[in-house]
Amino acid sequence: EQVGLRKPTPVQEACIPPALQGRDCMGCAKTGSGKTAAFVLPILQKLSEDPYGIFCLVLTPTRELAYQIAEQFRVLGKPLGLKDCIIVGGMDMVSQALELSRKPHVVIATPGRLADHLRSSNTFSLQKIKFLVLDEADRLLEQGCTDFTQDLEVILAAVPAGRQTMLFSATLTDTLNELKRIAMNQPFFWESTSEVRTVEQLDQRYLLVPEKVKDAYLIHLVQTFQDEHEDWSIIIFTNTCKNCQILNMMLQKFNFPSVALHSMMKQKQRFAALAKFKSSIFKILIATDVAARGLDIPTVQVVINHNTPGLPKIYIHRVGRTARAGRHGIAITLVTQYDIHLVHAIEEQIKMKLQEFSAEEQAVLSILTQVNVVRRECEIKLEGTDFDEKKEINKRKQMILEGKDPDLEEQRKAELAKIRKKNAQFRTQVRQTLEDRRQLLLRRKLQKRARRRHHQQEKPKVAGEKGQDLTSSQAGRR
Ligand SMILES: Nc1ncnc2c1ncn2[C@@H]1O[C@H](COP(=O)(O)OP(=O)(O)OP(=O)(O)O)[C@@H](O)[C@H]1O
Repeated sequence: EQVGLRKPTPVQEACIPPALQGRDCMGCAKTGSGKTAAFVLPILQKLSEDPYGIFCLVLTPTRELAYQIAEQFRVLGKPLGLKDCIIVGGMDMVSQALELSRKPHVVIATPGRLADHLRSSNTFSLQKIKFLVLDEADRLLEQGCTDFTQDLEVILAAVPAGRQTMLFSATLTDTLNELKRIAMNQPFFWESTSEVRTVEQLDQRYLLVPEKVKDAYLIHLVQTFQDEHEDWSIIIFTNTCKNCQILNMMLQKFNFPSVALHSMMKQKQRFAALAKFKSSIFKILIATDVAARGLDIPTVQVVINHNTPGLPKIYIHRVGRTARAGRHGIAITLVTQYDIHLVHAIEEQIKMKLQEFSAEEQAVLSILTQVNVVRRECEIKLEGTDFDEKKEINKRKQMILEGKDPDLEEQRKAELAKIRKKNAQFRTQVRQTLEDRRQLLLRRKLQKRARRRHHQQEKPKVAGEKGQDLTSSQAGRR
């Protein structure tokens, strides 16, 4: 009541009772439907009955999400004097180790950093935890650009088999079999019954645009929202860190209050950017998929997909950053001629059609040259910084963390590329030879046929009408 939660949402109503009975729980509910409180509340209830540390471990794929979940634990666990600890990458490891050794009730972590602690220190133990939560569980199990599976193995080996496991996401179903292996204690599976996989209050649109005019459309859309709405805030999703950086520079050149969020930023910058956006100091957040899942910012009314997501699942999470907890929102996806099949795949998954968004083409064309010039300027400015170099360094750091030698890996990559090139050349040669042979055979066949025809024409005709008829009908059959 103090925090204004008066009626449980369907996922809370369905999952809290079995969780309190001690059963493992898998909850698949739409974005913004209160999945976090669905695991935080029963855990706090059980903790209040038998408080000790470390009682619960929550794993989540991004650092920002870890802080957000910790905040929910703090708010709802305040009356219990809850002690929590956040273990994520990009932050000081020594102070984290110290915090872990003080036995907090709840540890909220990203898998990579927690596994690092488990590998390198013996000042804490997860052997007595009662609850293990995997938030965005499908993301933790899939092998995306960040692969958590090895770290998860380390963590699962460190927690007791008798713990209670809770798995949540808006997109659980395609990883269900793997999840069942993690939640084995009379697992209770709940999925919202609605066929459409996105929330009703979300207006989902697409805008078919030529690739080269995409940025101009984006600027036009943002301008329109700024002109038409007093209190507005937008998340723009794009596909790469570099694009994210460039778009942010572009929007700032056009005097829009924007901040970027991507994995090539320092962790402190990431938190600062998010804090500025959350407090509405900056109205526009440009992000990569690092912000696609879980972030709960009630003021977001608009999501713009600058690129069409390659996977329907990513689309569901991205557009789920608006229209949360019963609010309304709009999502506009910029679709180029090359992405139409992706939209069809999305529509098939979410079980509804996106509606076309109409934009004023003339207004877009009038800013096109200016937008393209600004993009080029921003690209040149970024090339002048060490952005690409940093990316390379980050890649090398990651390899070292994975126990690989970056130089050796590069050598291997170069060799692999050479082999691939050779193979491709060989394949082209084989294809060419086969084609030549096919052509040759065809030519021979045609020549043979021509010769035969010629031969038949030369044949002395049988006297009389009958012979003539026979020859012409044979020719016709042939
Ligand atoms: N019972 C409730 N009544 C009203 N609001 C609620 C209730 N439970 C949670 N909320 C609010 O709903 C919002 C969304 O909740 P939450 O972030 O847990 O969604 P989610 O289902 O985890 O979404 P996602 O799939 O995007 O991670 C939060 O701001 C939360 O405070």
